Amino acid sequence: MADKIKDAKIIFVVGGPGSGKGTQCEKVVAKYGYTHLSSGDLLRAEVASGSERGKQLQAIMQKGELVPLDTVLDMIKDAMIAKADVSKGFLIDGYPREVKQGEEFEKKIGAPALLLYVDAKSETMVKRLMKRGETSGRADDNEETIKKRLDLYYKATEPVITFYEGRGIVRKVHYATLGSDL
Ligand SMILES: Nc1nc2c(ncn2[C@@H]2O[C@H](COP(=O)(O)OP(=O)(O)OP(=O)(O)O)[C@@H](O)[C@H]2O)c(=O)[nH]1
Ligand SMILES: Nc1ccn([C@H]2C[C@H](O)[C@@H](COP(=O)(O)OP(=O)(O)O)O2)c(=O)n1
Ligand SMILES: [Mg+2]
Repeated sequence: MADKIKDAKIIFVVGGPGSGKGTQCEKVVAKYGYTHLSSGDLLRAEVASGSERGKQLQAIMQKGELVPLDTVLDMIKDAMIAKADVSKGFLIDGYPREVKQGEEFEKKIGAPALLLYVDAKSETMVKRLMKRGETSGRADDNEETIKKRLDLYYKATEPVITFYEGRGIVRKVHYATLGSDL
């Protein structure tokens, strides 16, 4: 089964919480027709299913922590296999969150062709998430959890960008490039 995705084109999309990863992925999908897989969305779908595993995931995400590596990786892999026949390539949004996640992905699935780094200032991210929290219904869009997610991003996820910069595959997108208002 995994053979189906062995040669798939893979783009990692990395950035802080609320940096606009999902928003940028929608633009790439509209322009290039890639398949967008948000690891956070896959996890939230499991929570919404009401399964026992979903309940455990919910508790972890509400605290702003990372769920076990194998759980996310298996979900991404299954989602990729399900779309393999119709997909030109995959945008893996919100993954890897730590260097180890990237290494495991490469062992089990394959190497990324590109890492899209969505950059935003921490004040901007906090402001957007507080605003989004008014309507998103996300258990982690509250002041306390946002702070934890940001801390974890700087501690665990920024090193991922440095790691892939070493391979020369990082492309940065930020609000100035986008002509955005924030
Ligand atoms: N003003 C402005 N708002 C933006 C921009 N990009 C995203 N947003 C808003 O910021 C919020 C977060 O954007 P998302 O695309 O959900 O960000 P994300 O990185 O996927 O966030 P997580 O799902 O928390 O990982 C949303 O409410 C977006 O509408 C931008 O360029 N300018
Ligand atoms: N690879 C991943 C992706 C998401 N998670 C968990 C932890 C994250 O705070 C939540 C939500 O992820 P999502 O990418 O939607 O949101 P943020 O980037 O945190 O704003 O899911 C994880 O543990 N491991
Ligand atoms: Mg998102």
